[in-house]
Amino acid sequence: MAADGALPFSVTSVVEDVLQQHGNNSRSRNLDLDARKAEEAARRRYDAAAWIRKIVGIVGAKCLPAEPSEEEFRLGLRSGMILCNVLNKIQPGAVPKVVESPCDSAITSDGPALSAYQYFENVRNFLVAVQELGIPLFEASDLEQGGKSSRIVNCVLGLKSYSDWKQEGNTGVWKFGGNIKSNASVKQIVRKNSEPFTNSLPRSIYEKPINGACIEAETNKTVGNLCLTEESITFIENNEFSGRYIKQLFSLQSSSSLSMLVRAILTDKKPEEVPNLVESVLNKVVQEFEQHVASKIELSKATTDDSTGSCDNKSLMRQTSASAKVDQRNVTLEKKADSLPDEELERRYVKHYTIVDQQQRDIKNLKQTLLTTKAGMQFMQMKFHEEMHNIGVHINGLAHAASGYHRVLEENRKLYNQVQDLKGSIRVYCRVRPFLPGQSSSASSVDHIEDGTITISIPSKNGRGRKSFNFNKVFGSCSTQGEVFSDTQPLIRSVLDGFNVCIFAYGQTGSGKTYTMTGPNNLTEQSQGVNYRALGDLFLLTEQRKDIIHYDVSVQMIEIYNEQVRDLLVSDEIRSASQGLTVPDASLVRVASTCDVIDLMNLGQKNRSVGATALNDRSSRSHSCLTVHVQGRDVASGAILRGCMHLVDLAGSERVNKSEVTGDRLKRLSTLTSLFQLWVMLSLLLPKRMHMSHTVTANLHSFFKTHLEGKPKL
Ligand SMILES: Nc1ncnc2c1ncn2[C@@H]1O[C@H](COP(=O)(O)OP(=O)(O)OP(=O)(O)O)[C@@H](O)[C@H]1O
Repeated sequence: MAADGALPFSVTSVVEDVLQQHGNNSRSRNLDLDARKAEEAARRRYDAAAWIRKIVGIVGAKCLPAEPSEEEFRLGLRSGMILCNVLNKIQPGAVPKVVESPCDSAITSDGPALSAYQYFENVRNFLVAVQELGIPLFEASDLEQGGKSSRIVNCVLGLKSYSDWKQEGNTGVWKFGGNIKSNASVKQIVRKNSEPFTNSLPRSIYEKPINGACIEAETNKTVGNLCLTEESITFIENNEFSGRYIKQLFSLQSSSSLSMLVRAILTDKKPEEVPNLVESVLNKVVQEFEQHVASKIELSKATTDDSTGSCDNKSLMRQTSASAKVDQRNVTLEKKADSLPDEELERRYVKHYTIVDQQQRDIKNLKQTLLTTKAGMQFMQMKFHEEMHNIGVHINGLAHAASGYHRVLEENRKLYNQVQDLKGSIRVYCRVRPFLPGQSSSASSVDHIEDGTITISIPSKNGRGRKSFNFNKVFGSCSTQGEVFSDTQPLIRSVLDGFNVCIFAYGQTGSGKTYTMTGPNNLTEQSQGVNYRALGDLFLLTEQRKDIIHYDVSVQMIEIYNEQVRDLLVSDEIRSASQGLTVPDASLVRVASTCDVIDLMNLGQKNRSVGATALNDRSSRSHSCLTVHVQGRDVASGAILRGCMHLVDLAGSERVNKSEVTGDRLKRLSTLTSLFQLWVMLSLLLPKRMHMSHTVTANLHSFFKTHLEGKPKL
């Protein structure tokens, strides 16, 4: 027995030795006792099984036979399901969630072990709940290995007692043993009153209530009734008490076991079979032992009262039990308590209790923090979903607005071009060049200018005559480059909207065509001509629209000279080797800014054929054309827009005799520079086109044909 180890001598061996000396066969006695214990254990097991089947029904307890063997009992309860259901029947909600598992697999002894989840969920939950009720516990491992079913039985019977106690209408705190009434399930060991020896044995102190202890002795008047003592002992065995309580309870066990042992052995003995000597020895041993135990209990009582004050003994034992689970090292230390003085034990116990108490408070705080954190997380999740929902709504709104914006943009584009068309798809402006330095202003033939009308004084036989000409607008000699461009500017936007635009400069040599289209030699920001300003606007608009439409801009520059079309953006070698080219083959150079275009224009100007004339040392005898190709891709829809702008500087249209050009050059001038040619070109744009056989006209025709078809603006 465990208690023997805690005592300075082995009580059992003393008794057996005494009995052996008197010819008793201790072996047969032990066997008899073992059989009786086995019988008692089986009967308790049957009681436990019957009670379970009664509580959960035969179906609910189908895994548990009515009279199970120890193994059947263990396997039937192995899944923990029945135990949880039983507990929930007598204490609803004690185990909130019971993991269901197939019964058959649970009762197959050689079958696969239950899953860890089932094992720990059910059995652990059951044990936790049972511990709360103060019912004797067993180890979870008891269900996994044989030979430990007695603890499970005790637990079940403890539950039964608790159930009975509740059914009697009791409330408050249930104390194991303290509320139990003896019943038929507890076998009483009754000795014969006639036997002198047992009469003379001192009555066990544990058959009296122990004041302040959670285990109370049964006060049944039946002599030798060990019911409560045995349950108490079992309770002690099944719980992990430590230190002082372990010793105290082991002492109880030893003492009661000693009484039981002695009584059991001597029950059927006749007085003459027990010599006086043996009787006195046994009396002495029992007395000594009980005194020893009594002193231990007194000591522990005093310690308990001092250290815990109002603390309930039961809760103290529970806390001690909990502390043993929490800190195994402390248990080990307690086992060494024998060798320590009481003050030291007391100090250690208080310290241990304080630590456990602190740990319990910490755990409580942690649980609270966990709950708070969980609540915080749930709140944040909720807010997150709300925010996501709001963002989704906003994105939908934006998408809707964006599609509306594109519709409006398209509408605006159409309306804008309609306005441009209403202004006239072909517009003609007149600009009067100021007198050059050294020229007399009195020689001006301009009589007056009024809006779109210019009146010219014409010398005639009858004095000075007048003749008026109408234009879209007439710019006087004081007009600036900016004013001239302002009327052309709206057309630049049309190019980006996918329309073709052509800007011509037509006039006599030295009338200011190049000045208007490009600017003077010393170019400044103010003196920049239409070409530069148009390109500047073009790139400005592409930059402003880049989030909506992505534009690619490319440039071509050609010259029509001496019946040939030449590419001005290729090197001199290529130009000189070429005998002319068709316009689609002209170099198309991609540009990204106005500067790129200006560089190309400079190259083109350098390559352009220039011949000095009497009227203008920069006068050219060729037509030059700068073509800007624009391709836009709508970022949202992917739609492609294509437009182009021709900036044309025609050769001078002056009369040949004034230009002092003779011979070959005269011939060229007479064929190239006539108002008739311009009319021919413009006629290409008219519905009723004329077929011209002249070579130059044919070249111009082929050049502008592709670009001026559709809805051009000129
Ligand atoms: N509006 C103006 N203000 C001041 N000077 C001007 C203006 N227009 C032209 N000029 C000057 O007149 C001269 C001739 O102009 P420009 O070269 O532009 O004539 P053009 O018509 O292009 O001649 P060509 O037919 O030979 O090319 C230049 O010196 C130019 O600077």
